[in-house]
Amino acid sequence: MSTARLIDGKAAAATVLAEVRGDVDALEAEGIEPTLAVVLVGDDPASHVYVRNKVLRAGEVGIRSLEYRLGADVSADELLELIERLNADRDVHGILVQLPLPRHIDENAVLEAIDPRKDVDGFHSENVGGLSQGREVLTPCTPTGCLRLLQDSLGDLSGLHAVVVGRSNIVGKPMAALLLQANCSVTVLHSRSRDAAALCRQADIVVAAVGRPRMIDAGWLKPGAVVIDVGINRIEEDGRSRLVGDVDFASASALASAITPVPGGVGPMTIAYLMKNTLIAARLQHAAAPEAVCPSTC
Ligand SMILES: Nc1nc(=O)c2c([nH]1)NC[C@@H]1CN(c3ccc(C(=O)N[C@@H](CCC(=O)O)C(=O)O)cc3)C=[N+]21
Ligand SMILES: [Mg+2]
Repeated sequence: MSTARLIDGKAAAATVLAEVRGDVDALEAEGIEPTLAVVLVGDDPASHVYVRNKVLRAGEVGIRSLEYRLGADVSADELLELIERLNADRDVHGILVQLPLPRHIDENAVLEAIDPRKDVDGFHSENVGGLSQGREVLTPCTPTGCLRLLQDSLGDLSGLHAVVVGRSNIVGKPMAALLLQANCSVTVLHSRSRDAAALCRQADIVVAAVGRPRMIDAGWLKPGAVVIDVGINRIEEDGRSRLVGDVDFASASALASAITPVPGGVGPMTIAYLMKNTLIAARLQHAAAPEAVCPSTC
């Protein structure tokens, strides 16, 4: 029985981060210091770990990061005021509000308040719409990282059938849009899909983003499929806590031609693309200079 090639997300992330490092140096030579503001509300331990990793990674590639920690009981108005301040601050290029937010805060209202040009998560409706229209906009880090892993593995994706399992705004929907943009035939499966496994078995590419541990096994795969596992599920097993994906790795790797592990697959790429987006955002803000071309009458 054959075994799938492992897609090394850490190595791929290192490559992306090296590209970013070069871009940082180029911007600094122009007197611009790329800066990412990270906003963390409340005391969810997992969120603290993620934010710490983002700040560490930023430091490694020379991106300045600013951390804002707000208490779980902060009002929506206070959070929106902070975002307004960061929007207006010309020295801040990227704004990331770590999700999830406490229940009393309307997440969508907060994401919509971020200047779309500083929206390094790509969650603002203007960027969502732009992606859907095929415009060059900031795109969500996780699916953009997945697309890069796929292109590194397969080259041109044109004509391939990609199945995305999951339809979240953060991963599934933007993943489908990016794959369509890359000329795939795209199928999106979700909890109401009939015969999901049978549809998935037609896929050349499977992206699993459902949040259910080990849901996708060999029974969902065509031999030779390339499998990207976005899931990060912490489960108790044999008396200890471990991270597993949405894909049953042992089962799937017997049939797939290539597969991402968890951890060490998509996760590191998500952070690498956050850094890349911060650079894109910095370029966007310094390229435009609308006041130079637009008279006061416009
Ligand atoms: N506004 C916003 N944007 C986000 O992009 C965002 C967010 N909120 N909230 C939480 C999720 C989660 N997320 C991860 C990033 C990296 C890893 C990662 O590097 N994972 C490592 C393992 C980490 C571990 O050991 O726990 C890996 O897969 O190898 C995981 C998860 C970004 N998120
Ligand atoms: Mg993201």
